[in-house]
Amino acid sequence: MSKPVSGGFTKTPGWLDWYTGPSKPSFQLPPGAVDAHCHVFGPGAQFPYAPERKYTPCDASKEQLFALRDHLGFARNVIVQATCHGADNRALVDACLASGGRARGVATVRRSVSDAELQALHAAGVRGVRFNFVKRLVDFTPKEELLEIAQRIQALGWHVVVYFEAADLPELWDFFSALPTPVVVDHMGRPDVSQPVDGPGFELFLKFMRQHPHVWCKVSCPERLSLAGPPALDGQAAPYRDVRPFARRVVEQFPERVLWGTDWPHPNLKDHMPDDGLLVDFIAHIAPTPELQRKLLVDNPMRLYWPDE
Ligand SMILES: O=C(O)/C=C(\CC(=O)C(=O)O)C(=O)O
Repeated sequence: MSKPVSGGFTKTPGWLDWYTGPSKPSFQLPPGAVDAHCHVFGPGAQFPYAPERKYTPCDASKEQLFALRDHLGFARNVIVQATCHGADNRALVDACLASGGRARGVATVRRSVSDAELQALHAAGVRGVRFNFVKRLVDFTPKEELLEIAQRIQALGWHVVVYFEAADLPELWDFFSALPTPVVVDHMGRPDVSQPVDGPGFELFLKFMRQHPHVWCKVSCPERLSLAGPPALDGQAAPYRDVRPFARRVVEQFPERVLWGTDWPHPNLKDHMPDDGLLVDFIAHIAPTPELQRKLLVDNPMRLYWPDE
């Protein structure tokens, strides 16, 4: 049965609901592991979806996120503002506050945000802002506005999370280079995994990371990037083989600057919805040693989101 969307909203046709009843991962997460990319959606009746959104998801509440965290064996979450909530961070803030310190947030703010609002976000656990450049998800925001926001949040010790398509990296390169904070790239900058891992496309991204020590990378979302599958469903325990070499290369070359997240509840997927337990099993293939796993899942996210613990 289709999952609900409350508050009188209608879910975008064709987009799948998140997977109910995920398996227990066979990969053993290290103690203190952080799911560093996930979302909460609504519920729409309590936290309405933004008028400017490009899609309407099914509801995915904080209680459901925390249940998944416990089921998979994560200790903490980093909840990232998705575009369906625009710059209204209330659902995100509510989830962070309810987490008892076990969730941090990455918000979306406009240039008009006040200092008091930024302070309130910080008190709730927000430690970054997200700039989204994926054209199917957002309307264009001028770069000088984004730079102004970055300069203001720098004072709070926050960072900038960026989401873009690989083809847009050359145009965004100078802007990212000039950002005064750490820059965290979502989903490896969305490489075309039909191309060789040592081909010019991905090499450009690796060069970008090599040249910019302030750039971090989420080696996340194989389910979005994979062209070959098989999907993490129905007990298929070795999913997304075509994405593995890309993620593994980033983990091995930049072990101190990588993060991993489930991306639950996986907005905008039409093809299949992964079993999050099997998605966790993917980690063993991209971070093959206990040391790499500890950096990816514990040390790095703790340094960025809970530096005092
Ligand atoms: O969940 C993600 O990270 C990826 C998304 C959605 C998104 O980023 C958003 O709506 O803000 C996507 O590729 O559609």
